[in-house]
Amino acid sequence: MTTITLDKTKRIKTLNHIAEVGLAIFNEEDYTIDNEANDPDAIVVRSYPMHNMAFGGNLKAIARAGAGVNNIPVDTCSNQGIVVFNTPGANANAVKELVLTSIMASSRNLFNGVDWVKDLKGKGEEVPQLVEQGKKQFVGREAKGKKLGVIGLGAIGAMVANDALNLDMDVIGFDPYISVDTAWELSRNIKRAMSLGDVFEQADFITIHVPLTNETAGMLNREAFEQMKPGVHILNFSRGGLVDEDALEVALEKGRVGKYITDFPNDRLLHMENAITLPHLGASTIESEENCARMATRQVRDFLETGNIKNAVNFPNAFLPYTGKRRVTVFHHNVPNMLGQISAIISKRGLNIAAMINKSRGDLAYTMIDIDEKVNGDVIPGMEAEINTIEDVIRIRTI
Ligand SMILES: NC(=O)c1ccc[n+]([C@@H]2O[C@H](COP(=O)([O-])OP(=O)(O)OC[C@H]3O[C@@H](n4cnc5c(N)ncnc54)[C@H](O)[C@@H]3O)[C@@H](O)[C@H]2O)c1
Ligand SMILES: O=C(O)CC[C@@H](O)C(=O)O
Repeated sequence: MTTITLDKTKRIKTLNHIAEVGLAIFNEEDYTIDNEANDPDAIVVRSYPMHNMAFGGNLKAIARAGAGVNNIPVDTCSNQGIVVFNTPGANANAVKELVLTSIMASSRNLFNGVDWVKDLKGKGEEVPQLVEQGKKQFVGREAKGKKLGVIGLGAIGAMVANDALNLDMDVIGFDPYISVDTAWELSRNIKRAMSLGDVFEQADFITIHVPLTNETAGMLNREAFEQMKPGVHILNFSRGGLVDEDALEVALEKGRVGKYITDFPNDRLLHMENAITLPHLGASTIESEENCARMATRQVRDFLETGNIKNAVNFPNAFLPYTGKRRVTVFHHNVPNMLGQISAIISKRGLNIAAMINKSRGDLAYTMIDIDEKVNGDVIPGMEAEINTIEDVIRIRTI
């Protein structure tokens, strides 16, 4: 259990390039961007691997300027009362555009064709004729009329599915956990797969848009490849770990999988013929980097200044209008009578509670309590210490 009282100047550390428009949200009077800080108030990150990092007692938030949080030790953060944010949907359009581009580029053999033409360098005036002679090896197929299977209909998958219809593709989607909001966004012309097998058996192109978790790791494995239509093109712009690469290698060799297009290269994939590897470019557009940075930094700033939580992946979202009064924020486990115990400790100091909110998410919960009148600052340390003695309190912060 840790007790923290907010400093005047908050330090923010970045572990990857974060767009300037986002960092500018941390106003200079109250924040310092300090990438050398040992124990910052918050970290803003993209894909930097954080699993081996130790977190200081001052760290309150980690914001992932992006969607996937598999580079962050989320459980460790939860146990330390560190909120992990991401930026849902902020880079979805960028990924969607690259997925659709890759469907076209792979089915038209664009990547191989471009490489082949480059090799004609130095052939002088023969080049045009060599091109006409050689182009037959790159004859492709059109996307129109082909079936696209979309696994995971979240921010990216739903956009890909909807826009593929505009390319005259048939679309079948699978997502057993689809959110109500996303379901409303989906065209009714998208067919609903009742199982992964439905997608595997029917699709000419399969694109996967799920997070990498214990459940989804290796989702595309030998059994999956064996159910697929021979020559299927697979697009993986989500995470490398979703695909069993031993099985993929065999499937590519046998032509079971025609092409594997991924944003997550490794040395092994570079040796596989018909594996097309891009340098993790899905979210690399100016627009997307700015959207993600803005959303991430706004969420961090709001949390540090008001305690309100939006788009956390470990703690519940919680919003209580901030009036500038003293606010006690408590991270705790989701157990009975927590509110009663916390409010008793506040009340016995003669402090009146003006507003409160308590939200839970699985085993975790978060409580914010506003105190009505001016509080003598001397009361805070004792009150925090006493709240910290409650079993199941993880962390307390008074703003
Ligand atoms: N290449 C890139 O630059 C890039 C950019 C953004 C996101 N990503 C990756 O793409 C993933 C998806 O991003 P998003 O913004 O669409 O996330 P999202 O959270 O909006 O959508 C994920 C969807 O996957 C579904 N899902 C979860 N488990 C599933 C399962 N077992 N079977 C089927 N569906 C399942 C969820 O219900 C949800 O609808 C991210 O987690 C990240 O790893 C990559
Ligand atoms: O930050 C990036 O460039 C990649 C982001 C992407 O992998 C994500 O999960 O949002």
